[in-house]
Amino acid sequence: MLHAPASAAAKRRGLREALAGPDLLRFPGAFNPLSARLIEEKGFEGVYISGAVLSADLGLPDIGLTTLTEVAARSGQIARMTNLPAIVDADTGFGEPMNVARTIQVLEDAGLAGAHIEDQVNPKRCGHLDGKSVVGLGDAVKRIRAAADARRDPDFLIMARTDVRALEGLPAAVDRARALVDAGADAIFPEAMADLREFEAVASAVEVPVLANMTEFGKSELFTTALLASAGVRIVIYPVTLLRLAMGEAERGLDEIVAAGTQAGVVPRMQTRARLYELLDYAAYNEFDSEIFTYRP
Ligand SMILES: C[C@](O)(C(=O)O)[C@H](CC(=O)O)C(=O)O
Ligand SMILES: [Mg+2]
Repeated sequence: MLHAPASAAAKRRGLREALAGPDLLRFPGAFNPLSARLIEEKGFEGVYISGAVLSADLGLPDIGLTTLTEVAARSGQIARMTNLPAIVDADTGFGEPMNVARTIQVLEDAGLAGAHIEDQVNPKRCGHLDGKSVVGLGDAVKRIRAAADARRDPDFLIMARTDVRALEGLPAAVDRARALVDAGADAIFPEAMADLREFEAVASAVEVPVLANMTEFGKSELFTTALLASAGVRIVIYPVTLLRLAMGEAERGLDEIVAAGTQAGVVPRMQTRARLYELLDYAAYNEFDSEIFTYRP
């Protein structure tokens, strides 16, 4: 009730332990705190909080317009509603290395289990679009070193994302991944890999876990968890999947009202009131105060 019982420290520790184990960890992107509860209930290992979703939620494109305050507030709301570890997309870290340091501390305070910082130049863009630019290796390393030095909980996961593959090719991405690990990254997010072999090349080049971004309509094929695991990938994210599904249904529902003059035809596809209340743990609130739940179906 009110929040998930697991503490941030316990979630971070749990993530570290899971990463030390053999299994691939699956992190669907939660588009709000409620969807994080659904992800937990369905048995996933973690919750991802996407910058693309967070921007889209505000009606904005994913080009670095969101602020640290907005990202920390929303990701904190999501993290506190789940017992799963939540990893947030911290884009370029919101400024210079000192800003990156502050970003990490604010996200720690917000209860996140980890964050990724990327090497794009601002204004950044979706990693699967063309026309990106990245900062030089020296600046990318400074961001990660600042992030790693800033954290107070050693279990907070600092993930380095590199977007260099699309610009300079796989060997450059492998070299950069190695340098970012030396700078203190606990995990590597190689963005826009062309195929499974590329994931494999990065995973075998570094000692730390590698993440695969299975975003739809992007540059990477949508590989199964079995294939990703066989390539040595340790974490998979489905960053925008739930938002795309929900928005797809929202659009079809609105079309139905326009066409039929009622939403009755799409009611069978909806989450029911009872299921929503179950997910909210409405019953627990009722135990706290029996006057709250006055609805009878
Ligand atoms: C992972 C990502 O950074 C995100 O913000 O979710 C995006 C996803 C997307 O736009 O599809 C990305 O840059 O890949
Ligand atoms: Mg992003």
